[in-house]
Amino acid sequence: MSAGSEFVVVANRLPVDLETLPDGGTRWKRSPGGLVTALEPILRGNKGAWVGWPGLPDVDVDPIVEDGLDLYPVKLSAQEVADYYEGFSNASLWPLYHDVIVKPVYDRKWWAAYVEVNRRFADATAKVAAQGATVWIQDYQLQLVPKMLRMLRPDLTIGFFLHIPFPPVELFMQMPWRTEIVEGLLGADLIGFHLPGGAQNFLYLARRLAGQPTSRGNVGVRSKLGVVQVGFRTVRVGAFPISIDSGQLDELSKSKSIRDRAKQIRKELGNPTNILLGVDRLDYTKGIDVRLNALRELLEEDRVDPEETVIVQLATPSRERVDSYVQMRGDIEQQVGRINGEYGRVGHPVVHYLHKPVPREELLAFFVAADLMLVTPLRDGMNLVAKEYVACRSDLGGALVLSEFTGAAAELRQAYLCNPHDLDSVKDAMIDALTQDREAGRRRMRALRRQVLTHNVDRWARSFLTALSHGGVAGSALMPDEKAEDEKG
Ligand SMILES: Nc1nc2c(ncn2[C@@H]2O[C@H](COP(=O)(O)OP(=O)(O)O)[C@@H](O)[C@H]2O)c(=O)[nH]1
Ligand SMILES: O=P(O)(O)OC[C@H]1O[C@H](O[C@H]2O[C@H](CO)[C@@H](O)[C@H](O)[C@H]2O)[C@H](O)[C@@H](O)[C@@H]1O
Repeated sequence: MSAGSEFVVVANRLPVDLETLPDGGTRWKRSPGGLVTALEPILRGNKGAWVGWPGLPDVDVDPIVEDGLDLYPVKLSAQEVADYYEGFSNASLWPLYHDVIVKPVYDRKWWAAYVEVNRRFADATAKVAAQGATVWIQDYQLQLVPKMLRMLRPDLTIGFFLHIPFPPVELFMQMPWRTEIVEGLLGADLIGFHLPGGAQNFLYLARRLAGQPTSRGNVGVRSKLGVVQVGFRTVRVGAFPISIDSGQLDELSKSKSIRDRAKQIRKELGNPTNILLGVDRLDYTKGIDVRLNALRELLEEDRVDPEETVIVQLATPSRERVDSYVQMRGDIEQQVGRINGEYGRVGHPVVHYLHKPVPREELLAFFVAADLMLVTPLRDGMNLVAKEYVACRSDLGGALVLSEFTGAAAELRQAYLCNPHDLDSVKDAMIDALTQDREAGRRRMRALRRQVLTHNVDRWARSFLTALSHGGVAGSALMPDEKAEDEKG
């Protein structure tokens, strides 16, 4: 092996999935989800390495060098996928960190697998990172890796970013292994969250559970970092809202092929006045049920005309062996059937529902075609779909209904914001958006686009990595180039 990689991303998934073909062979396929969408271009630009799981159990895959991006697969057994990924990550941590929308399950066997797999990721990373390299660990599946890796390789600069919300103390205290998790994260030099609220929650828990002194002032956005003193080490804590490659989406969505496909989609849907759109992993946090209920009530109340309105719900399959996901799929498909049964006609359903991923270009054409984008999660770390829709609307058309409980709502203030726990609020936001004055709608979209186009994924990564490389700054750090922005609020 060479001297190792100078920049290493560590994430549960590799940016490609190994998938089994009907003939028993395997092939690489792009992984779903916002994390991959966000990080891949940055890594390729930096000739980095990525340590992650290839997406299938029990497969031995050699490291891959692909377009200047080295991929180091971490092998997981079928039992580990069940216990570490489906179990502890997605049936304990995921619901706990998303406001216990479903009840988290705590299982000692799952925790043991989580510790074991985190150790394997730490070992793999320690082997590929060059002396003094920068390592950026991603997300809730790997919260113990910062401490484990620091013990193996004290020479490394270690960053950690959490892509999902970090919960309030009252909820986090449920976690039987709460102190281990906080101490695991404190192995990093910089811990990033999407929002200042998550950073504040963490600072409080670092004091309470790990007994470490912390700063007490407010954390800002890309500025005013919080500080935890861990012995002689200073761990910094900040808010770095993630974004998308907005310039690229803006360009792509203007292409003739996507514009044409958008027109064709409208025609295929029967040229309705209003195309409503939802795009999500099929996850109970996303509030797919909320928007379907809101639409059903609006149809019931004659506030929406089924002859003029269709909704397209693209639902990517996700975590299909976790109980709560199986149950939710059944519930949503029942809702779809009920709306179509009551308000559709033969050859003219109101809800067009797909439970499969669609190709990227097709997705962009749907964004361009949709008059109303419905993003209604009960809780979401960021929600990149909301930003993607805005980036695709260079025509200044369309409108975005956005849940206040997404990270994106902190930035996309000109969306039609709603409370997904209050169905009337969702219905009113939908009606306001559907009946908006054309000029007012264009003004809103222009403002949304200004935000999304000036805050892209590159800026996210740069702001995090700049803060990470400014290690050793004692006390609350304020990065000079972000100071003015922070003061504007
Ligand atoms: N190509 C494709 N991308 C999808 C599909 N469904 C969702 N995505 C992408 O997956 C990402 C979802 O990110 P986000 O909204 O932050 O939610 P997350 O699923 O919780 O990470 C976005 O980049 C979407 O465009 C699909 O059917 N096809
Ligand atoms: O890997 P999966 O279990 O298939 O799940 C896909 C990803 O979902 C989560 O995405 C989060 O990250 C997005 C980007 O920061 C953010 O916009 C969204 O709100 C989050 O839900 C998860 O955090 C990733 O680790 C998963 O890979």
